[in-house]
Amino acid sequence: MSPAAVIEFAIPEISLRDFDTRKNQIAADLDIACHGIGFFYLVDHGIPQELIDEAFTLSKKFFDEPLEEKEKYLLGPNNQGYSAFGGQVLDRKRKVPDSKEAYNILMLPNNSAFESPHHPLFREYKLLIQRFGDSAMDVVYKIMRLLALVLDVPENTFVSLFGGKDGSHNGTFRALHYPPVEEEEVEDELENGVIRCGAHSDFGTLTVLFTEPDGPLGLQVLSPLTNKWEWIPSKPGALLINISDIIEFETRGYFLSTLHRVAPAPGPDRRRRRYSIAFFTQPDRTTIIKPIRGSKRLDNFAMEEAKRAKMEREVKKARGDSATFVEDVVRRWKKAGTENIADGGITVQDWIQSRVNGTYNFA
Ligand SMILES: O=C(O)CCC(=O)C(=O)O
Ligand SMILES: [Fe+2]
Repeated sequence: MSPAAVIEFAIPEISLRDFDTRKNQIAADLDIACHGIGFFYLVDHGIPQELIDEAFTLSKKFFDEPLEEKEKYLLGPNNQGYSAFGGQVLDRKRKVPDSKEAYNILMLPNNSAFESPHHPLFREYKLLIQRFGDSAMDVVYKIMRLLALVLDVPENTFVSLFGGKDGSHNGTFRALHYPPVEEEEVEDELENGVIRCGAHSDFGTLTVLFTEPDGPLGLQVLSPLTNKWEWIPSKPGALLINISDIIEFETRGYFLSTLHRVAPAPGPDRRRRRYSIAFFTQPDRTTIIKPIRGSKRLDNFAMEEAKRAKMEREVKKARGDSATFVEDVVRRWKKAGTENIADGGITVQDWIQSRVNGTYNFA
């Protein structure tokens, strides 16, 4: 039996209980989760369930609005507002439009205002969205401090990415709605690869995903352990957190920004509507992101990776394909239109914009 066949896929569960006294233990758990899969459930996170419920109520209210009302706030190159069905093509390989609708709101860290005009419902519930965003950021900052602890670099290494001058790319609140899949559509989805939300990795640093506790199946990750698309069910009381591209880049692939997608669920779940809320975290636009220096853990990893890559290259050469994992990561970054990659660094603005421009078909 090959080793892969005996690896069981499971998303690790991490608890923030007794945070101050269990920091090292939690960091060790995070190391396994973020180096191994890039996704984990977070429990004892401290975000009140009522707040999450209220955000879902607001999201459903918005998606129930007539299409012409929603379309008054269509998402443009600034990545804010309403993205209608088919408006986004996240799967760059297969170029199949997503059958979902979504609404993005960029948060300002000083809570003073939304950056763009928004639908009246979101304006009315601005305080709720801000409270929601603030509590998600609190969790994200805690995780980022622990990730720094794992790497043995200054505790504020990741958090300080958020302290720049511009102060406007702090978090994006994104409400998502996937309507039920029709029976004949399922056949079509399976045959033609139409998917609810195409395979992608997230652009920012960390993403917090909120799903309804009894919500239908939908999310899948391409597991680095089994190399298969694996379902990730909602877990009552747990948030789902994933490493995103900026942290993968900064750690030279040590923490994984794993591909994921939303697929039609098997069985009766496919007839159920799915709502989710993703909270993306992006540093200020002017922040330069570049690989972290001074971490023995990362240097060791890079060295091991280089050795492994060399071997892999030999094997691949024999098979007539020369790209290695590390080369793939670098190639992915370069291909995304990041001409301004200088001294191994790129601004958040250039990175995020290249990803946004690459995944939407703007009218
Ligand atoms: O709706 C979901 O469960 C996932 C959404 C997602 O991955 C995204 O918007 O980046
Ligand atoms: Fe995502």
